[in-house]
Amino acid sequence: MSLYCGIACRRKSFWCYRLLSTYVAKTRYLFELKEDDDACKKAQQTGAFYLFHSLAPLLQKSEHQYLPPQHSLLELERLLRKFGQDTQRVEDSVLIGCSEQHEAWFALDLCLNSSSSINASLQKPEMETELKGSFIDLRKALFWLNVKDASLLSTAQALLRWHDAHQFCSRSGQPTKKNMAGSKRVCPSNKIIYYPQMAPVVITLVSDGTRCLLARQSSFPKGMYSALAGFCDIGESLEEAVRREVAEEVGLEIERLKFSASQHWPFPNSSLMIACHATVKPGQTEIQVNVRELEAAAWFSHDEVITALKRNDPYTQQQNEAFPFWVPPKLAIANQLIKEWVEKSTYSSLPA
Ligand SMILES: NC(=O)C1=CN([C@@H]2O[C@H](COP(=O)(O)OP(=O)(O)OC[C@H]3O[C@@H](n4cnc5c(N)ncnc54)[C@H](O)[C@@H]3O)[C@@H](O)[C@H]2O)C=CC1
Ligand SMILES: [Mg+2]
Repeated sequence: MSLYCGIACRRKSFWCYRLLSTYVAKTRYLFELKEDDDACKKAQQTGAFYLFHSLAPLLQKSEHQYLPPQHSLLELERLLRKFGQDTQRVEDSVLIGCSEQHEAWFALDLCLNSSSSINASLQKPEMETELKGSFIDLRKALFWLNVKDASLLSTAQALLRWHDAHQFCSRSGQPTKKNMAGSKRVCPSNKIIYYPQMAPVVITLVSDGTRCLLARQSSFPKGMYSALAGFCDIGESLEEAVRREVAEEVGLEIERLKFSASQHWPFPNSSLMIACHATVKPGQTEIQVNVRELEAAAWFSHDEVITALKRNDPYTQQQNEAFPFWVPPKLAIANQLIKEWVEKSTYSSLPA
């Protein structure tokens, strides 16, 4: 295809965006920015930046919702100077997406990777005042953000965290260098390329036909129960991982399994959550909790689950001494699994 895009965008390009559907043009544009440092640097000039501090996104409260503000490159450079940081820090930013009009979106953490001699963490309150917002822990923010912003900020946090944790080559010990978009890091001495990684995790809502099985780890917020989750082991298929995790954590054997959906989950490191529904063998419902993994597990009725789904924002509710039974927020795939189970009433119709 032509090297120059021509009328549509008047810039050098790998292909003619005019001939592509909006979605395909967007994915091709992002691909180009990941591959071509110069194109990515150019995109920063007209792009928008989302700001983080120690992996907490900057949010502004407007009416009844929280929104992540966008900053232009010029605004960002002004802010960096004001915060005593080098404007070169823009190069620490990572590409996280773009609009349909090809406005590229980037994320920058004002505290991590800081080469400035000033301890940026000391400046957080001053930064928040200047930025007219607050840096809010992403786990909490997920209760208040819309789906689009939550997904964008989750990607941004995961990528920023990955870069922060992969500054050095594990073979040579030398500092690695990120490409402009942040889609990889390269060791200058041996040319090894490191790509951001996600760990596959299976999450399964087990049902006995009338009840569903939910569990909690001691690290969960008080009162919260979720579906059974676990990292896939090397060499396992998804089916084997689900079967093993359910047996390992609650001592039950699953009979039927049905894939539901998947989700990127940024906590504590990037995971690809693969969500399934499963049923147990008839009459074999006695839970044996593996206390090394779980604090508690129990069968819950439809009515109990419906009540739990209605409890919004337990971070506010927990001020009233007792912690009622609640489930992960609507943006977590566990919530989606639980809702599906409630809506379908029973998964006895699962294929054998
Ligand atoms: N988005 C959602 O709806 C939900 C997401 N999750 C996520 O699922 C993930 C896995 O759930 P868990 O029950 O904690 O897993 P798990 O049942 O596999 O237990 C965690 C343990 O597995 C071991 N492990 C094996 N591979 C690991 C890896 N790649 N990274 C870290 N630990 C590894 C460690 O010893 C760790 O302590 C958690 O990170 C959690 O954030 C859990 C529930 C709901
Ligand atoms: Mg687990």
